Amino acid sequence: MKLKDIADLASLADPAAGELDITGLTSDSRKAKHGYLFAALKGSRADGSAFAADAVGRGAVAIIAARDAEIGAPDVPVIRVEDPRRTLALAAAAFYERQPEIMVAVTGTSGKTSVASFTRQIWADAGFPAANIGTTGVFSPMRSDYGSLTTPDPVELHRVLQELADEGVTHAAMEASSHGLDQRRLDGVKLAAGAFTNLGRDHMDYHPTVDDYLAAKMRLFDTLLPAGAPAIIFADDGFSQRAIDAAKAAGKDVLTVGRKGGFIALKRVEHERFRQHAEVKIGNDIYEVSLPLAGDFQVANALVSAGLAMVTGVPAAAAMRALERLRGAPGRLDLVGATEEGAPAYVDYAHKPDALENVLTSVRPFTTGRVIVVFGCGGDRDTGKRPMMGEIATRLADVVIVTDDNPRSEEPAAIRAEIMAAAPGAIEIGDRRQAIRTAVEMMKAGDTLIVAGKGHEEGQTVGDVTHPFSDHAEVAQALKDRLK
Ligand SMILES: CC(=O)N[C@H]1[C@@H](OP(=O)(O)OP(=O)(O)OC[C@H]2O[C@@H](n3ccc(=O)[nH]c3=O)[C@H](O)[C@@H]2O)O[C@H](CO)[C@@H](O)[C@@H]1O[C@H](C)C(=O)N[C@@H](C)C(=O)N[C@H](CCC(=O)O)C(=O)O
Ligand SMILES: Nc1ncnc2c1ncn2[C@@H]1O[C@H](COP(=O)(O)OP(=O)(O)OP(=O)(O)O)[C@@H](O)[C@H]1O
Ligand SMILES: N[C@H](CCC[C@H](N)C(=O)O)C(=O)O
Ligand SMILES: [Mg+2]
Repeated sequence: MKLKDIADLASLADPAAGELDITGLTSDSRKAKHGYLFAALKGSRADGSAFAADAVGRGAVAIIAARDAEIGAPDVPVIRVEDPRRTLALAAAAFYERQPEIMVAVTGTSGKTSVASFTRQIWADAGFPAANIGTTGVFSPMRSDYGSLTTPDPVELHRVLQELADEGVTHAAMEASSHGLDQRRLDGVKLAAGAFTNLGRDHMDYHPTVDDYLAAKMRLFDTLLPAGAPAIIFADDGFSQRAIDAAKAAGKDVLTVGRKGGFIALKRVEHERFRQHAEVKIGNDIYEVSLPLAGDFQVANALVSAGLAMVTGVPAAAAMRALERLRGAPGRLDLVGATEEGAPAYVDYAHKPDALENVLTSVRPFTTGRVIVVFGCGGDRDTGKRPMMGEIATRLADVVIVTDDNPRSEEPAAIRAEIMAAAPGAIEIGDRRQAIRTAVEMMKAGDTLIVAGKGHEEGQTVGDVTHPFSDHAEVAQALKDRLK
């Protein structure tokens, strides 16, 4: 593809550069190859400008850079732009031309993975070849790839979208993380609809204030979604009104779901152990839906997903029927098994205060004995959430075991100490495997165990090394060993 086909070359003096053949794009000089377009991005740790020469040395033939970036005098054309991240994303979208016909994105502090997965399942149920992309990877009729970032970098994202389109996927749901939105990773995705679940504390190490965090999320509505496109907004969150206002101000077709919802109104919910029965009103029709998932928050996620599916071609009745067959996303209030007396053990990805609060509150109604929770906090992430999660666990669970999550570069004992300081009476067991075993061994009839924080993750990162580790496998093994 020619350079002129993927970038605006207004800043270039020599129009002949437009004829350059571009064979790939990257913002990481180490990945540059012959014929590549390199984007020099200012990051959180490094300034990509410093690596322009490296990229050119490896074969890059043109560079995207900020107007004021100091990149020396490389012997290749330099496209100067206001917002290099956005320019890179738009170039990636032009380079990988094809995308599934109908793409939707969901943002919010919690529930993104669940909503993206549920939306895919509802579409699939209605007969559309569908995919979802996010924290747990890429799922489609032809693949189930384990993922790492919630919102992949734009080059990777557009490569995957083209592959999905070429596999015949027509509908795709993706997660829009605040990092992803802020770093323009989704700019260039042709979205048909967007959704908002909720806003709580997260990533306060990255976003200076809550307003800034909300503003990053609202880019989905004010910048990425085309005018008039549907914005499905969960109506019952503390930040719902601000999301509604932002989407309306941006000229979107705001459709609310939930108890206060206008598009899909939740009239009543009854909890059964692993199921919930909901009465839902859509237009003048009432639907009785038996949702095969535990947890109040899953009702919210199901309604947001149904909303997304309904504005992208699924009739209301079909969407409601599909909800009765939903499977939870991997590691989201994921029932691993039960003790011989029927006490359930769940793995859940709650790794932020609101999520932990929700999951512990959700299991209380069907727990006649004790709620036992095992959790820790990741290193190199927002430290402020540690005491908050200690306090929540102590308040809402009967037995609290504080263990390691992914310590990364931090001292594991120091992370635990910050949680323990706010969790009087908690048991501290650093070794996560041992912590899980201890919890499973203490389970009695009527108890519920929640192992929180790592969900679907398949490794534990200590220092720079990721060791194979799965909460699901550990809980399953410990349950099995109880029978010995
Ligand atoms: C803090 C953060 O979000 N960092 C992301 C960001 O990196 P960065 O721009 O800050 O990188 P940097 O290290 O400062 O380097 C600056 C530039 O120099 C380049 N470089 C660097 C070295 C070199 O030799 N050559 C070179 O060209 C880098 O490629 C980069 O372009 O852009 C990169 C490319 O898109 C991302 O891979 C990287 O994600 C890192 C790995 C990460 O851990 N991100 C997490 C925090 C994240 O994004 N999480 C969200 C939310 C999770 C949730 O759902 O809660 C997610 O969407 O997953
Ligand atoms: N709608 C919701 N409201 C509150 N908490 C939720 C909601 N949905 C999920 N959770 C909690 O958050 C955890 C993560 O859910 P999920 O993976 O769907 O969210 P996410 O937004 O994708 O999170 P992440 O940003 O970490 O990828 C769940 O395991 C559950 O504890
Ligand atoms: N996407 C999140 C995942 C956190 C998961 C938790 N297990 C942790 O390591 O803190 C992040 O990178 O901040
Ligand atoms: Mg996610």
